[in-house]
Amino acid sequence: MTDPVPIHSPDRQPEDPDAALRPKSLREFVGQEAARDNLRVFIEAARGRREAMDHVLFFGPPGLGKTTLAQIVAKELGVGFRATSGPVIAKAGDLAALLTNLEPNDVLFIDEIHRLNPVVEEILYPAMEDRALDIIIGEGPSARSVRIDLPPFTLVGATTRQGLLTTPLRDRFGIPVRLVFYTEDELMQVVTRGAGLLGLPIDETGAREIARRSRGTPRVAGRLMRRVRDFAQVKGAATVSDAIADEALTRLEIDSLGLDAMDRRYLTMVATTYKGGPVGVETLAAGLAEPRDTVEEVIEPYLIQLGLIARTARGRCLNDGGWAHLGITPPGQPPNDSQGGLFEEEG
Ligand SMILES: Nc1ncnc2c1ncn2[C@@H]1O[C@H](COP(=O)(O)OP(=O)(O)OP(=O)(O)O)[C@@H](O)[C@H]1O
Ligand SMILES: [Mg+2]
Repeated sequence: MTDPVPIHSPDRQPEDPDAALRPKSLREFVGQEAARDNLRVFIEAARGRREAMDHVLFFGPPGLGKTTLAQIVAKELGVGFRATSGPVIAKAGDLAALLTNLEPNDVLFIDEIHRLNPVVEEILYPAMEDRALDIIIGEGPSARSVRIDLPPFTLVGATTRQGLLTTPLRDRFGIPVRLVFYTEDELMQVVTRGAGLLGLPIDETGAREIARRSRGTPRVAGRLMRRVRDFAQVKGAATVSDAIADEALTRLEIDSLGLDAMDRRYLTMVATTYKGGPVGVETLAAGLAEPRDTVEEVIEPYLIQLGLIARTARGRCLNDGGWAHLGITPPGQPPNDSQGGLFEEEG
């Protein structure tokens, strides 16, 4: 069974029926408590004043709920929602058309905002700051600049790479919101809620098992839930228990920490080929035959979160937990039988 896209990748995939599981209100949205609490205040204040809310930037790894929150913000503000994405806005005129068509106080959502064309980004600055567009009309000697006033609006940007945003763009967002990986308990709520929506009978042990192995990411939880559902159906299991979930996830090569085959290839490469590092990200990306972006945005953040690897100035290093998870003794250390039980593979 070779799947063209790894089942466990938090990346958005075309067949992902994300929409079905998407929470529609802040109340339904699980986790990200700090972000939610802040947003609730800003939304209420803007509503009370009947003004556009300040511009918001959501940043964090894929699948944590940036798009979902953008939609919720518009909904809770009670305003219209227009969505586009950085690479789609090719020319200044495209952005001008989007902005001039907004209703007052609408939300304009720009996904992958770090991929905006610099020319487009330049005209976004005055739009965000002064609600005005400066557009050049015509060419050559007859060219002239006109200023168009815009309706008040809220720009909601989303990015997996906050570091790639230019400083002037980043500074124009009044409300920067960092999304973090979800805890096991939060993911359990996500799984329980999702199972209800999918009509999947699941007990608490089953939900916990899926949550534990979802890489801290609701999108992954949703995807694993669907695969476990297929498995349970074929097996004729009435309810998903931890045993059913474990069997299904083990078949999908998702280990006890929720790492997939690619994560383990990464760890094994640092451990064996580079003796625990430090090794540069370019070298690792080449060795794994993955784009550097994928390594930095998708693979590494969760391994860092688990404390298995560290990013240092000289490159990536394997931490003790990484060695232990692989069940390999670091070079130069005596083999130690009494250690390593914590992350040992079952079975
Ligand atoms: N807090 C949450 N509770 C329940 N489900 C969630 C939550 N956050 C996200 N999801 C689900 O996870 C999936 C991915 O969420 P979303 O598309 O918002 O992620 P994203 O951060 O925009 O990812 P990307 O960076 O790839 O665009 C959706 O199916 C959504 O329903
Ligand atoms: Mg998104």
